[in-house]
Parts: sequence; structure tokens; C-alpha cells
Amino acid sequence: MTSSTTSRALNDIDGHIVLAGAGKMGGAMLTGWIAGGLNPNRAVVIDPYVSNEIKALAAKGVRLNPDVKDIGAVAALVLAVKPQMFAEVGPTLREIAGSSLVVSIMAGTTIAGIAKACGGKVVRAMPNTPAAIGRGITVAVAASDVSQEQRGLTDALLRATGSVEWVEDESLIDAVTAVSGSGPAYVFLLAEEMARAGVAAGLPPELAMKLARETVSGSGELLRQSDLDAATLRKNVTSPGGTTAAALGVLMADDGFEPLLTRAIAAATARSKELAK
Ligand SMILES: NC(=O)C1=CN([C@@H]2O[C@H](COP(=O)(O)OP(=O)(O)OC[C@H]3O[C@@H](n4cnc5c(N)ncnc54)[C@H](OP(=O)(O)O)[C@@H]3O)[C@@H](O)[C@H]2O)C=CC1
Ligand SMILES: O=C(O)[C@@H]1CCC=N1
Repeated sequence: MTSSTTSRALNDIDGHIVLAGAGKMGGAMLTGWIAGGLNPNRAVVIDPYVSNEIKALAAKGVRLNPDVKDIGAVAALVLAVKPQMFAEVGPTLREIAGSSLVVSIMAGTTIAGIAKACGGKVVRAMPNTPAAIGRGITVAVAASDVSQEQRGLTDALLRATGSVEWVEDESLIDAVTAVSGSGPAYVFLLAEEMARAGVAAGLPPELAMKLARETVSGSGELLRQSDLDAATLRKNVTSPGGTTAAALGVLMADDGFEPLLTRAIAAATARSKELAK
């Protein structure tokens, strides 16, 4: 968080938080807000096809698809629809956005494009799915007309789902999307492939998946809690002339993991830029 952004308490919000698009990411954020103290009566969902999990939140007071005139004061409109449908959906949200805070988590979609389609004072943010367990990381960038109070509200909404970093340069968001927005998928793929390779090496499938899951999650937790950097933690596993060195000889070869990941992240960054067009 920049020193100029002061987070607000979620249980101390004037007005309503309107979530447009309560799918995987929007739904995870809504769950985080309510767990973080947002009064469910302050939450409104606009989504024609909500899941049973979101329908269950209605029993706690979250309003689903009310008439715009019945929403009441809007503190923030959060955009979590697919970027490909925003051109169609954006203008239908203009009345809700008004001159309120609009927080978009849509990949690729620029602050200028969002302001043009639905108005409002726009913050562009890129979260990731560990938000569902309060362990996400979000990077946010605010348009120049977003007030300090609106930044504080945004910070509170995002912080309910994990860590938050603010940047001033919107062009960084494409690479952020490629590293942390899409990043959980790379880690899950690693777990899938470790399990598959374990089976190929002779392990029963259930044991292979358990070893992969616990190794990926345990290593992630060690990385989080340790004062050591990732390279040192890796070296600590690597006994000279041992098994890890044999595996790393393959993974760190000239055509190994590094150029592969560089290409993957470049592809995701390029796709984020493309989605802006
Ligand atoms: N998934 C992720 O890890 C991340 C996603 N994002 C961004 O979050 C956004 C949502 O992604 P994700 O949650 O994966 O996608 P989902 O498809 O799960 O969520 C989008 C939701 O919007 C709903 N929807 C469709 N039409 C409308 C409409 N007219 N008005 C309101 N809602 C509508 C969809 O319903 P239906 O499914 O029935 O069409 C769905 O529930 C995207 O912009 C993505 O770039 C950002 C960071 C990470
Ligand atoms: O795949 C996507 O486009 C979205 C954005 C980051 C993660 N999921």
C-alpha cells in the first residue's frame, strides 16, 4: 500500500457494494468481504446466472439482481464480468456507477475503456484466486480522479482477500496479470505434472497426488514464512551430487524451466494487452 492510502473498516461503509459478475473471482471476493465484516445487507449482486453458493448468500441478506432504483446509495461498483462481455454489459451499469467508485478486476480492460463504457471513478485491480481463502494478492492502480477516501475503500475491499500493492503506472498491470493473476494456474499445473510424473515413475496415483499437493503447498508456506529467498531455499534442498541436483540439471538446462516460463509469462502479458483492444 502506498503511504497515502489508508484502509477503511468494511463494517463502516456508507452505501452499498454492487458486484457485477459473481463468478469464480467475483464470488470469492464477495465471500471475503462478508468474512471480513461487510454487512451482507450492504452487498448487491448483478449476475443473471448465479451459482448455488451465491444464492445461499441471499439467505444472509445479500440482494440478487434488484431493480437499479431499489439499490440505494452506491459506495462502489465492482466489475468482475469477463472482459469479452464488458462492451455489452458496461453501458447497462452506467446508472449504477454514476460518479461512484468503480473497481474493475477485468483482465486487459483499461481505466480509460472502463470510464468510457460505464463512467465512475475507476480503480483497476488484478487479484488472484487464493483470495478465496484470504491468501490472494492484488495489485491496484487508481485513476487520477479517485479520491483518497475511495482509495481507502478499495484497499479495504481488496485487503479482505489478502495482500494489496498499489502502483501508479497502469501499464504494469499486464505483467502483473501474467505473474500473479494467472500465476496460481502455473502452480496447479506444476502439482498436476509432478503427480503425473510420479505415476510414470511407479507411484500409485492417489499417493502421487497427495505428495504433489503437500509438497507444493508446504513449499509455498515455507517460502512465505522463511526469511530466506526462493533461490536459497532451493539450494537448501540440493545436496551436492544428489537426487535434486540430477532433477535440476534437467529443469535448469538452456531449454528448461526458465525460457519456458519466460515465454509463458510473455504470452499472458501479450494476451492482456490484446484484450484492451
Ligand atoms: N479467475 C481468475 O483467476 C481471475 C479472474 N479475473 C477477472 O475476473 C473476471 C471474472 O473472471 P472469472 O470469475 O474467472 O469468470 P466467470 O465466468 O466465473 O465469472 C463471470 C461472471 O459474470 C457473469 N455474467 C454473465 N453475464 C453477465 C451480465 N450481463 N451481468 C453480470 N454478470 C454476468 C457470468 O455468468 P455466466 O457464467 O452464467 O455467463 C459469471 O458468473 C474476468 O474479467 C477476469 O479477467 C481477474 C483475476 C483472476
Ligand atoms: O485467465 C484470465 O484471463 C484471468 C485473468 C487472470 C486469471 N484469470
